[in-house]
Amino acid sequence: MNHYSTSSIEHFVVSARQMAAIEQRIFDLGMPVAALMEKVAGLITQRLIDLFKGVSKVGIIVGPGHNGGDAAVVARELHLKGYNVAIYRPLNKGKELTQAHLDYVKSLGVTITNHLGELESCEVIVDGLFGFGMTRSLDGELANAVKTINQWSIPVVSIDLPSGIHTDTGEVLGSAIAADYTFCLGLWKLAFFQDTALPYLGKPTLIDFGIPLADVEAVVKESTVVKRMSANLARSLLPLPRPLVTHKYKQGHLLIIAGSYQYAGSVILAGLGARKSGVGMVSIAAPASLKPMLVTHLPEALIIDCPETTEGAIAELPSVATQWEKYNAVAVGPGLTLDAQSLLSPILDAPIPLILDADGLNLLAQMNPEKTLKSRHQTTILTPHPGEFRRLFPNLDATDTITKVQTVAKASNSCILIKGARSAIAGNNQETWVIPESTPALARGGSGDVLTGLLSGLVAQSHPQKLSPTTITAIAATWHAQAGIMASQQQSELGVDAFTLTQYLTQFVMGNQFDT
Ligand SMILES: NC(=O)C1=CN([C@@H]2O[C@H](COP(=O)(O)OP(=O)(O)OC[C@H]3O[C@@H](n4cnc5c(N)ncnc54)[C@H](O)[C@@H]3O)[C@@H](O)[C@H]2O)[C@@H](O)CC1
Ligand SMILES: [K+]
Repeated sequence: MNHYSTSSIEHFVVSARQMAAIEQRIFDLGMPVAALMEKVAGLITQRLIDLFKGVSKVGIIVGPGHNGGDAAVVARELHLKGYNVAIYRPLNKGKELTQAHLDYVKSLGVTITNHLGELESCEVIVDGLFGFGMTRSLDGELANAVKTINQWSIPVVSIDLPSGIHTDTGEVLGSAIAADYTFCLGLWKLAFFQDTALPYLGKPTLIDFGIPLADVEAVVKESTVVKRMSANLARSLLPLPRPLVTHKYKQGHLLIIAGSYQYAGSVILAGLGARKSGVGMVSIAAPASLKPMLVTHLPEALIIDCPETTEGAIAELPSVATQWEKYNAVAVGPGLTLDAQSLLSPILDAPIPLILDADGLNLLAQMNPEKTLKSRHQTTILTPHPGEFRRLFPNLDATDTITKVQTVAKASNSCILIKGARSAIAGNNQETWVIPESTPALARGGSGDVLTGLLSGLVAQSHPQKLSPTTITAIAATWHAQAGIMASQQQSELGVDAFTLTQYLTQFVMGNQFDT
């Protein structure tokens, strides 16, 4: 572990297998299964009551496993508190504890039906069909029931996960409940950070029911841990500490190699992102004709004029741009175009951290990426969006983002960030981070260039590195996403152009209204 603390329950993200092992450990140490279910269901009940004031009729879907058991206890508690409760139980079989709860709830006079229609008059539906024990696809009657519930306009709260969502990959197994709220139990599951699951999760919150950290750490070893870079955690690590006595070159010197006549603005946006990272010095190698414009927008940067191709791309790098000892990191890519073909090979030999984005990645895609990356002796960070990722690794046999980054990071000895609604990052040491929030407002030209600059500026500063490149990348991705969220809250989604985004970066570090 690094010097910062990720040792709190909310920073762990587990697979179904890990969750089951943690649960088993707790049971083996003596916690009765029924007692734990009682505790969890009590917390779920209270959260439901707080969330839905004024509601009187609640429909509860009870599945065969312990997810259904939780739901049956919630049904009992709501009934005892005076709510009008109806239980829909589509499958007759069930685990012993679930069956026991159902028998008791029935004895209290609660309706248990296998006719979904009886829930249509409810004001809220609680989905306890399946949790992390779901293994097979939904089909037939069950799939039809899920589709019907999704068509109703009744708010749905899913217990643990929306039923039908794969706990690890976030895939829809046949069909899935589209929840309005999901109460994730105990520890965050991987599915919450997979783009495919997002339309089904509604508003996800964690119900912390007091799993001891020691039980989590006993199961989730450092090599397999997936961590969640919350806004608070990122903010606690920013700005990167500066000694009282220092000078600009001690605060990191970043070289950005970017731009073309066609994509002139991308260099400015990367430069502005780097500016906000607090890096000591920025040098920019760009086509010579862009210099007057760059000086206007980034007066603090050193501009290295590069000879141009007839199309206005960088034709070659002047020697000052390859004197690597001058720099602490080099960022390559925004707006280069594929005309800058010969550029990448010499840069790949740079004995300093290299950050590749955009056309830097597209150029790499033409040169056997895995082998090329493996031969580098210094940190390499790739920041593709899913399209760039596919071009780089077209034959990868993995469906979900988290597995993709982990697989490629290992095979290429690099750090990979796949950008999306939920971004994931893995390093060659298998350190993995997920980013819990973002905004579709960031899906706009230039937003990636800002991230490249921001990330590269952080990497240049963190030399000699106290934080791993993977952690730094996670911090940058969260910082970028949170600035986008802040900008969209204050300016609407329409206001989050890339330039405006750069103006919110400092605000995120200073602000305290985002407590996630
Ligand atoms: N992890 C924990 O510490 C706790 C877990 N609890 C609850 O327990 C849940 C996990 O319980 P389970 O392991 O019983 O799993 P589930 O409740 O998710 O259900 C698994 C059951 O469904 C069956 N099944 C799976 N796919 C099916 C399909 N497509 N069609 C029909 N049947 C199918 C399985 O054979 C199994 O019997 C959690 O999601 C959570 O709600 C809580 O009760 C208490 C604490
Ligand atoms: K569920």
